[in-house]
Amino acid sequence: MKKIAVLTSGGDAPGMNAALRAVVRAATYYGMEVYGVKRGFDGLIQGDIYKMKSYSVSNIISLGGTILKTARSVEFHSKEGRDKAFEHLRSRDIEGLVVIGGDGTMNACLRFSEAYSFPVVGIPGTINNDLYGTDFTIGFDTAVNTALDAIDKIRDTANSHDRIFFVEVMGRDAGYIAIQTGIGGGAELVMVPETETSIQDVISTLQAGWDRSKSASIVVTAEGNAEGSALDIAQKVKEHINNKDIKITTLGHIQRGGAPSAFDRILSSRLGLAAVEALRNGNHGKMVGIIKDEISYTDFKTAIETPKPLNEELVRLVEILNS
Ligand SMILES: Nc1ncnc2c1ncn2[C@@H]1O[C@H](COP(=O)(O)OP(=O)(O)O)[C@@H](O)[C@H]1O
Ligand SMILES: O=P(O)(O)OC[C@H]1O[C@](O)(COP(=O)(O)O)[C@@H](O)[C@@H]1O
Repeated sequence: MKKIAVLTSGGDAPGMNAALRAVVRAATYYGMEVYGVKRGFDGLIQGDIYKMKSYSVSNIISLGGTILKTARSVEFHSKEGRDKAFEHLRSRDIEGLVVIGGDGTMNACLRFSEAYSFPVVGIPGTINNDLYGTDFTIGFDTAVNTALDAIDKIRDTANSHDRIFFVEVMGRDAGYIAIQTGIGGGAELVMVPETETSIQDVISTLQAGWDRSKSASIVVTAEGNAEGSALDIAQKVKEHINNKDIKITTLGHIQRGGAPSAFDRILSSRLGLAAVEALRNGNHGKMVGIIKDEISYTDFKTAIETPKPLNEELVRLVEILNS
């Protein structure tokens, strides 16, 4: 394989630049030409493709975001869009594609690689960590550390004022960020999309804490949990508790930005090299990952269709350690 292309897609995640750097450097090492595609699948559809050299990725290992930019492409959902994208690759004699993104992106890779018999390798890049086939996705560790830094600060003010804080972290369908942030931040309770926690459960947990003379409480809520946003939950709790000061913080997109952690830089570098080597070896139609510290390859269908349940031990840990 002499020419490959690389793009970032879906939500950005800290470490995507480190992965891009690894892809470009590894391909260059193996004597391949590398093309960068701007703005995810939108750029592929529009032919926004440029040649990258080793120096194109100088000094980006520590940068958050993605220098290629990313997009949630509506047009790639249509056959016309995907046809155009394929034509741009074909007309440039590009023989393989590396795509860095989350579960939606892996779904797109599956459809595209099957429809055009085109060699594609995926790299899991999402702060959500919700992809089967890898223990960790790029950006998750950094996002957890960012959220944890915020929780530590919130705890200071929560303690000073004897307040209850509901802190919302990202995770539309997955509670990984919430559970790890909750453990690391010593939260009283974590509310995740995967398990149901009723308002009565929230009140009972808070009450049990006050009965043990706790003065401040932090509840971490994942954005996709069944009781709604942190604001919704706080309002419902306020209907039952009127002798406590209740505050809400939504961390939002600060979790997606910033310099990647050491863990994410190393993960990204390993996955970038693995992706290029997979393409070279004809091991495509797969997402690369790391399981138990070993490089793994999971076909796109399995990666997107297999649920990645929360580690029950972590869920139990929150319950036991808040007591
Ligand atoms: N079923 C699909 N068919 C074609 N393209 C898809 C499909 N699902 C997702 N995509 C493309 O992948 C992009 C990224 O997916 P999205 O779910 O937005 O983010 P992520 O990859 O971070 O989960 C979408 O914006 C769309 O362009
Ligand atoms: O920034 P956007 O496009 O509004 O998306 C927000 C969503 O993106 C995420 O940060 C990451 O999700 P994806 O990696 O699946 O794109 C979610 O946790 C959040 O719900």
